[in-house]
Order: sequence, then structure tokens, then C-alpha cells
Amino acid sequence: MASSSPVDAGLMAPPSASMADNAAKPPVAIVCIGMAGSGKTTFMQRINAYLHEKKNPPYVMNLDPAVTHSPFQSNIDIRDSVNYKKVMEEYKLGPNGGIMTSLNLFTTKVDQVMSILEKRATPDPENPAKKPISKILVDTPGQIEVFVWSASGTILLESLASSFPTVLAYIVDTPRSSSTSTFMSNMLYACSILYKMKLPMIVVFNKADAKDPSFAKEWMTDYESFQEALTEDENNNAFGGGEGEGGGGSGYMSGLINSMSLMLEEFYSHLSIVGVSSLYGTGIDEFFAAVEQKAEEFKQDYQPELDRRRAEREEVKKKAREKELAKMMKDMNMGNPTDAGPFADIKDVDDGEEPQPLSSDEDDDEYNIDEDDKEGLQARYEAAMQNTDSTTADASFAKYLHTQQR
Ligand SMILES: Nc1nc2c(ncn2[C@@H]2O[C@H](COP(=O)(O)OP(=O)(O)OP(=O)(O)O)[C@@H](O)[C@H]2O)c(=O)[nH]1
Repeated sequence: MASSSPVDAGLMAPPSASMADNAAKPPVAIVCIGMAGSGKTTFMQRINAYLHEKKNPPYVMNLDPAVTHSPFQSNIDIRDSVNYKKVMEEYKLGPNGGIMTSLNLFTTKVDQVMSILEKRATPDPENPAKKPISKILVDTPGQIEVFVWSASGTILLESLASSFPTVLAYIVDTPRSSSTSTFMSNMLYACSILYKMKLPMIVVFNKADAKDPSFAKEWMTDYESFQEALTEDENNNAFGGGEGEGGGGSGYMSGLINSMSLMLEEFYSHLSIVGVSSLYGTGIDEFFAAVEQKAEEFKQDYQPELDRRRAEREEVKKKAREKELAKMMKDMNMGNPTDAGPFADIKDVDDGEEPQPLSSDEDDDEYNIDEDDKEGLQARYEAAMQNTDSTTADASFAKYLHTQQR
């Protein structure tokens, strides 16, 4: 696909912006998540245009299979690989099921995606003039839960984060978050995304031209000011409820919001908050400054945790492999592979000892497969090769035998 370019020339970048050339650094992946109507597409278009303006074109990925019109071009577009409408027809699914299945199908190609990104992130020896990418922009489906709560969303994000510093940009519709209850709902959503994705997050208060987001920043940094707004909403009966139930509104609602805001204080302290107008381009410099800050945070705080989780997963996989190997050895009547026997540990000859040949006076029969066992093995091998639904142990056993036969 052709390199991305801003389509809407009407979106002009602010003149004061400055952008360091980060060609030597790994690119930062910015994953845009936002509720339908929050202005996610307009924001993507704006930051794409800004980077082009800075002669630093990003690499753009669209992960929304259902989008019918996109105002910017994507380098990788899920719609090029998966036909969302056909997926819905073929699997008899509704819109959300269709998006999720399309994402699942796309995720089977995640290795290809990652190798393309890694190639584009390193200098091309055949074309030294071509600058490696410094930003990867990822657009996600407006149905947040489909992306955030699906296995494919997790796999895609984890794959990205395993290769590049990855930052979440959570887009908020500021005018629609000006009451304490909608604000709180939005923040709880952001908190659950952060908790699920475990990646650094920037909360982007969009549509700053329509409503100044300074109230939101204040609420997130000053508990008292949120309390005052809460009391005001309560007095204005903003939470509903009848007379005598906690003043003008429901005492339960304000009490709940109150305790949640206390709980969210810790969450707020880990966020970067920026106010932008995607329509007019204000606040985009601050957004990219926050991206740099979060990318550093990613390396210092999140990367070690990601590495630890990856090492943990590797350990689980290794244990499962060892278990399967032990089972296989048992099936072949060879005992535990870690026991002394024909598979003794490799010894370092430098430790002063003469290397000992493997014992020949052991009962060799112990390691031989008798005719009955051979028949049993062959039967299992054939079953495993024929039946793709066979157990993992059978499948790896078949694979093992297959490699032995080559
Ligand atoms: N005033 C103002 N309106 C905006 C801004 N950003 C987006 N909008 C408007 O908000 C509406 C929704 O914007 P989109 O970019 O389509 O929002 P989205 O989140 O991608 O919506 P979905 O495609 O439904 O997921 C449009 O009418 C935009 O023009 C902004 O910064 N200021």
C-alpha cells in the first residue's frame, strides 16, 4: 500500500511545533482508543497531518474492519486482509461479532505485521536515503470493548509492545464529560483499559474548542474541586432520585461517585492529561511531548514488567514442553529424560575429569522399544497425524516421531 498522506489539507499543523528527528530511536507506537463519537478519527487525521507537516510521516495501521470511510490512508489496513461483511455473512454474526472475528482472523497474521514494522523501523541498506519510521499510529474500532476485551486485541498490543515503546491515547469527548457522573464513567472506562492493557496512557480531552478541558484537569488533580462540582450536581438534581434522598438527588449516587473519585486518585497520578482540538489543531505539541514522556516511562516502568511476564510465559511453556517430553519418554519406556542414562548432562571437560563414556553395562533393554511398544507408538502417531484435534501430547509426539523419521 502506498505511503500514508493526510487527505484533508484543511487540517493545518500549528506553526510553533518542534519535533526532534528520532530516526535513531525505535519508533513509538501510539494506539488510539475512544468511544464512538469522541473524535478518534478526526484526532488520528490531525496527528497524521501534523507528523507529515514535520516531514516525519508516521506508519499508519487501521484495525477497524467496519469503517466505511477513512479521511487518511493507512499503510496496513485490516480491510485489505479481511472482508468484514463477508465474515458476518459466512459466520452468521452481528456487527460486534463480525468485528471481533475479523480481528481474530487478522491476528493470525500478526507475525507478518510485526516483521513489516520491524523492517520499516530499521535503516534500509539498499536505500539509505529512506528514513526509518519514528511513529506508528494505530486506529482501533469505535466499539472499544471489542478491541480491549478480545484476545486478539491483547495479542496485537502485546506484540507491538514487545518490539516498540507503546502508548495508549484515550480520546475523551470533553463537552460530553462535563457532568461529574459522565466524567466518572469515562474515567472508570479509562482505568479498566489501563488495567487490562498495562501500558502507559495519555488521556486526550478532545473538542477543546467546544469546551475548555481545564475543569477536567482540575478534577483530576484537586480532589476538593471535584467534591464541589459533585455537590453542585447533587443540588441540581443531576443524579435523579426523589425529594429527601440526599438533598436534591440520590444520596447513593453522589456517595458512590465520591468514593470512586477517591479510588481513582492513584490512577490519575499515572496519567498524562492533554487538551486538544482535533478540528483546529491546538494542543498537538503537548500531545507529542506527552508521547515522548510516556515512551520513556514505558522503557523504565513497563518494559521490565512486560519482560517479566514474557519470561513467565516462556517458563510455563518450557515446563509444558518438559512435561510432554517426559510423557513421551515414558511412552517410549525411556524413563525421565533428566535421569542419568543415555541422555546424561554434557560435562565440561575442563573441570579436570576425564569425560566418561556413557555406561555400557546398564541394562540396554531398558532403553529399547520392544515390538509391542512400537505398534502402540505407531498407532498413536497415526492417530495424531490423522486427527488434528488430538491432544497436544499426541500432536507433539507425532511431531517428534516425524522429525526422528526424517
Ligand atoms: N468541535 C469539535 N468537534 C470535533 C472535534 N473532533 C471531532 N469533532 C466532531 O465530532 C464528531 C465525531 O468525530 P469522529 O472523528 O467521526 O469521531 P469517532 O470517534 O471517530 O467516531 P466513530 O467513527 O463513530 O467511532 C464529528 O462531527 C467531528 O466533526 C473537535 O476537536 N472539535
